[in-house]
Amino acid sequence: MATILSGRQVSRKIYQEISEQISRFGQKRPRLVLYCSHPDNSTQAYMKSILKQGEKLNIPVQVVEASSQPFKDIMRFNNDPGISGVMVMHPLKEVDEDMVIKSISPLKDVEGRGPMNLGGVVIGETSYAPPTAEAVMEILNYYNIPIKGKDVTILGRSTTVGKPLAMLMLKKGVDGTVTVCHSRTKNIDEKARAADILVSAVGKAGFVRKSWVKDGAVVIDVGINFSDGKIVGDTDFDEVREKASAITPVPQGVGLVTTAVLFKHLVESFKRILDGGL
Ligand SMILES: NC(=O)C1=CN([C@@H]2O[C@H](COP(=O)(O)OP(=O)(O)OC[C@H]3O[C@@H](n4cnc5c(N)ncnc54)[C@H](OP(=O)(O)O)[C@@H]3O)[C@@H](O)[C@H]2O)C=CC1
Ligand SMILES: Nc1nc(=O)c2c([nH]1)NC[C@@H]1CN(c3ccc(C(=O)N[C@@H](CCC(=O)O)C(=O)O)cc3)C=[N+]21
Repeated sequence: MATILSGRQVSRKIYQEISEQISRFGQKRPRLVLYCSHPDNSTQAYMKSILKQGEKLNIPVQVVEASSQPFKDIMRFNNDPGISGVMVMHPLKEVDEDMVIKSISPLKDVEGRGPMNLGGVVIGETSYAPPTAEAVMEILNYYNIPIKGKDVTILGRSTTVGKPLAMLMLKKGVDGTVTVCHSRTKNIDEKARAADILVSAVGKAGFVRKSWVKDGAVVIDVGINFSDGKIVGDTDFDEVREKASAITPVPQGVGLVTTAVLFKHLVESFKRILDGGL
């Protein structure tokens, strides 16, 4: 039976560090903008988590619906020194998401989705990596799960999860051997079964079943899906946990850590803008 890799303790550790930083800011606070257009269920759940956490940390979070002129919206955020972070909620329906992301100032791109920050992730330098990808690394690190020389299979190739996570796993010194799968991948079950560490970020409940998991594998479930009004991941949790050596739950798993990493980036951005001026 697998060990449950709860995200709770990992996120608590990150929030402690954030609180220490914030206590040095006096009355000053970073402000975060969540930019959205017709958010789906999982995006709404994330926004709710961020708003709740913002209240706990006494950090203002502002939800802005995309107007008919999205570039003007983003320029306004870029030029406002009171705003430390801009997050474009994915998927951004009816608006060209890639173009909008490119126009965020790299300093305020706390999700590391623009070309500057993503480029940094490819080179292997410290910059804002997408929080979900970073959260997966934080969890493995916290629970001392080795990656060096391991076969890692990632299901999903989005810019917020699969692709950047592949880069973080490949980084020299981390040294995973990575396979990234997507909707056109052939024999995906075989690729999943080959993994020592299997990460699923597809967005389909029950996608990863027991027969896809190697005995003793570590399973990281990034998926956030809704089934009968409840939040579930991509894995058939009760079945998979019999085969895996360790598994993240949903909820209380990667999602909690993602939110914590996002606030960590926001606080870093605030410090950079204070130090460097804008
Ligand atoms: N826990 C957390 O912190 C976070 C959770 N999420 C959740 O993770 C999931 C994925 O999110 P995100 O990456 O944004 O989603 P996207 O929809 O952007 O990407 C989904 C990926 O899954 C692939 N995929 C879809 N269907 C299949 C299939 N049948 N077989 C193989 N691959 C498939 C897609 O392939 P293709 O590219 O070919 O279309 C795509 O690469 C969602 O449930 C989301 O809510 C997301 C971010 C953070
Ligand atoms: N630009 C962008 N970046 C994202 O990272 C992103 C996104 N868009 N769009 C939607 C998906 C989904 N997602 C979630 C993350 C955490 C929880 C979360 O906090 N879940 C809690 C439970 C929350 C609850 O109980 O409501 C948990 O996992 O324990 C939910 C959903 C991020 N995503």
